[in-house]
Amino acid sequence: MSLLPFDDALARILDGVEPLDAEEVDVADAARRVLAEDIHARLTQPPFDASSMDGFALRAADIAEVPANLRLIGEAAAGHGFDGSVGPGEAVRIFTGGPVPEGADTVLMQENATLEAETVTVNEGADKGAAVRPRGQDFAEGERLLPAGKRLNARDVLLAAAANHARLPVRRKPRVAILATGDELVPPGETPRPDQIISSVPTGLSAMLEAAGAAPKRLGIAEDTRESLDAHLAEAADTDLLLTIGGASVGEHDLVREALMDAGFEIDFWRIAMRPGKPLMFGTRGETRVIGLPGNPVSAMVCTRVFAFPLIDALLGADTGPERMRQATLDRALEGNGPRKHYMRARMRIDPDTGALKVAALPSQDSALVAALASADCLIVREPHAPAARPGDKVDILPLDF
Ligand SMILES: Nc1nc2c(c(=O)[nH]1)N[C@H]1C(S)=C(S)[C@@H](COP(=O)(O)OP(=O)(O)OC[C@H]3O[C@@H](n4cnc5c(N)ncnc54)[C@H](O)[C@@H]3O)O[C@H]1N2
Ligand code: MOO
Repeated sequence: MSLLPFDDALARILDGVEPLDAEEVDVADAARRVLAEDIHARLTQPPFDASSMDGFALRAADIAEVPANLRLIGEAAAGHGFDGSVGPGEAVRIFTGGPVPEGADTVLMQENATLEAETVTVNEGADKGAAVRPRGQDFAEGERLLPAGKRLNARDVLLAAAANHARLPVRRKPRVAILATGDELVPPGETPRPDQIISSVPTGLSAMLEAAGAAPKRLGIAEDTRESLDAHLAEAADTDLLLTIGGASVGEHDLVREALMDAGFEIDFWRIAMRPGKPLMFGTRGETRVIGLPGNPVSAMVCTRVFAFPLIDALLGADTGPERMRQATLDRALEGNGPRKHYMRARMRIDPDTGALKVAALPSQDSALVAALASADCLIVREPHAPAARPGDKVDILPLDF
């Protein structure tokens, strides 16, 4: 049986994917969303030469020699500018954020002067322009501040708000339906029969999909009958991506593929050269894509990370580029790899002596072990037929970001 290589599988999943429509959201709700258009500054910041200190606005030439006495002629505070102009021998009391008045070119911090009645006695000099933030120092009106495709973080929404954007154009969240399948499954919180287990995967997938910027919807658990599968699949009509869990392997209960085809999906591929994740399936129905995930929880989560995340990024028009792989030094030997690309659960550490990033695979790589997955913090990525590796050898790792 020939298995599709990993890169081919990913390329086929991403083939022809276009970004979804844009929608406008309040800037306060825009964090973690992906920008649909470039964002330009709607004003100049700061809009005026602004003081960065509490002190006195004055002309640097007047304090070239100290001590010097200046005449106080007014006050400028944040939100309350001084209307007049500062002439030779004059000073204006100024506060942090206040507009530097016309004629003044410098702010002297108040610790370096004394004020008595209307007389400011300057005891220490200041360079011309000191404590003045020039107009436009942060950004200028019309300047491009954030590029389309950027996944916005808290600093980005701060910047957009500062540039006077109350709403931002972002991509609609991809709708992702999650369907568990199997007579052995009951939802968390219920009492399983002796031959049943808890359906944990939809919970994990929902959390990771939400963090990836999608809108997950759980369709419940379908029993291993065509009737039940068909009924549940009917609820996946209006989705961008359907993730089925389990029933993808070769057992006689593995009806999912058949049900998907009868529901109008064209199956593109089934079974890939990857571990965990060999029985992965992919298909399309119009603009809806389906990824049939293997039922083992680790397989389902890892396949979602390496296939569904790039697809979601493409639907969001997010500029992510290739996986941000890192390199680490092996702490523990690895056997030669088989014919499938292997994503091994592993833990990283910083070597306290050298500062080097070290990594060790967990002892068991069974794709059913959820406690081991939770204790891992990265995946060692091994290409098919990679030779045995010794402690000290370098390997690629993918830090777990879900
Ligand atoms: N003869 C063969 N048997 C198997 C093969 C094979 O190539 N030949 N592949 C194995 C591999 S690899 C995997 S992975 C599994 C995948 O099988 P399925 O995708 O058909 O998944 P199921 O059999 O339905 O379930 C596997 C395992 O996962 C549990 N499961 C399923 N759904 C959930 C859920 N929502 N939450 C938690 N756990 C779930 C299920 O109870 C099974 O224990 O097939 C191997 N077999
Ligand atoms: O490939 Mo299965 O997904 O190893 O456990």
